[in-house]
Amino acid sequence: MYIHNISKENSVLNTFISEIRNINIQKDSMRFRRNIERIGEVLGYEMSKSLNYSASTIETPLGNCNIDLLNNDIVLCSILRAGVPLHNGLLNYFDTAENAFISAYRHHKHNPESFEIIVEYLACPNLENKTLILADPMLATGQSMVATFEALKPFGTPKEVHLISVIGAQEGIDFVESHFDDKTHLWIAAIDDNLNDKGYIIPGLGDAGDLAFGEKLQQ
Ligand SMILES: O=P(O)(O)OC[C@H]1O[C@H](OP(=O)(O)OP(=O)(O)O)[C@H](O)[C@@H]1O
Ligand SMILES: O=c1cc[nH]c(=O)[nH]1
Ligand SMILES: [Mg+2]
Repeated sequence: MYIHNISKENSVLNTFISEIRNINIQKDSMRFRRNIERIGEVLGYEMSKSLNYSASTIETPLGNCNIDLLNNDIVLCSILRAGVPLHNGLLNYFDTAENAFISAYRHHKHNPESFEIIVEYLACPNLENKTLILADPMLATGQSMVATFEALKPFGTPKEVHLISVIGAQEGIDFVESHFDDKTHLWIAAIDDNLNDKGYIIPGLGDAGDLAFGEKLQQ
């Protein structure tokens, strides 16, 4: 897997990441969602450099201009719920992308430390030979990303797969790497060292879905 850790190089992206992590600033849910969206825009821009382009000629009022334009059939798939603002950020840049949505949540069967991933809602176009972008802001254990990709398999084999995430734990990235093809790309804004015993990224930012949309009752 090709891992592109975008915050390795200093940029304004650091400001957006610091704000979603900051215990005070993150309480403003509108700002939290907008920051996740802005990070989606930055990661989408970085990812766009690796896509296919073909020559095109544009007529301006004063002449013709040659320019290479994106030539990919993109399907943008995000994992509900925290994936929604990240999805919006990516869609801001990939105007003609088709879209897929899938739900994945942690079901705590016996105790807070043990859970399984339940995939329920799934709406997806044909993926055959398309460029699949699979987006989820938090890559903790990596189980949601892997379970989601499994559930998408009946919809066709993508030509290429790009995973987009905001914060990942190294353990989860290793898990994902062992389940995806070597040619898969991961575009990620920050990588943290640890997971706690509840599967939360440390230092991370807390619960991304709750910060974006409010607390939910445990099922
Ligand atoms: O890598 P994993 O260990 O699978 O964890 C990551 C998942 O956890 C979060 O969703 P959550 O289950 O909190 O649902 P939510 O988006 O509805 O809050 C996040 O958006 C991922 O989907
Ligand atoms: O740290 C984490 C792990 C899973 N989901 C989150 O929202 N945060
Ligand atoms: Mg989720």
